[in-house]
Amino acid sequence: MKRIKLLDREFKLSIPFEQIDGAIAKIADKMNKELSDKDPLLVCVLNGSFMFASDLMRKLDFPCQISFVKFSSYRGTETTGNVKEIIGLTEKIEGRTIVILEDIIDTGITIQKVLEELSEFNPKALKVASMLFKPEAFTGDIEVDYVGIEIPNDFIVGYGLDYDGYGRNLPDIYTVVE
Ligand SMILES: O=P(O)(O)OC[C@H]1O[C@H](OP(=O)(O)OP(=O)(O)O)[C@H](O)[C@@H]1O
Ligand code: HPA
Repeated sequence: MKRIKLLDREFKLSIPFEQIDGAIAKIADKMNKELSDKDPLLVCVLNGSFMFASDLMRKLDFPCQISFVKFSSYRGTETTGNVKEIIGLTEKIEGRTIVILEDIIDTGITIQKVLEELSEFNPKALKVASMLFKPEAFTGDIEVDYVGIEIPNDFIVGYGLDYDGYGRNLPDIYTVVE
């Protein structure tokens, strides 16, 4: 199995791009059925979700818009448990169907914060799509409407996800070797 090194850590290939792409196609199919008459605003949570948002949006066949927010909580391989908003939204949220796009829901702290912030603006509906989901790490109580792939509770990089800023450019996903 292919191995790579980023900074001081070794990682092994765990999810090839073909599998990622297939999971995104399934999310897109579901959205094409459920959201085609909703004129949704996709809200991409930066940085990690840029690749997922870009690949997903190309597979959507209905009118939709996208905007970007940046929250951050991770340093190295650990969550700081403290989510801060860095870049806010400029689009009108009130009365609209909002679909939050995340690369990963891990502990769930970030998505909880994003949902809290966005619900303040009275959207018509607030939906969540995450490329990856770690059920063993998740401590939240929200429903994730669109999930790509459920993964074990190990630190991963690639396809937008980073280890201290590195590895986002990898097309496949790699798991840390302990
Ligand atoms: O469910 P959680 O435990 O909160 O983890 C998920 C969040 O962590 C990552 O963001 P990060 O804060 O690392 O910022 P980044 O996207 O800029 O890498 C990821 O993009 C999610 O937003
Ligand atoms: O496993 C992960 N890898 C990179 N970033 C993350 N943010 C939450 N979980 C992770």
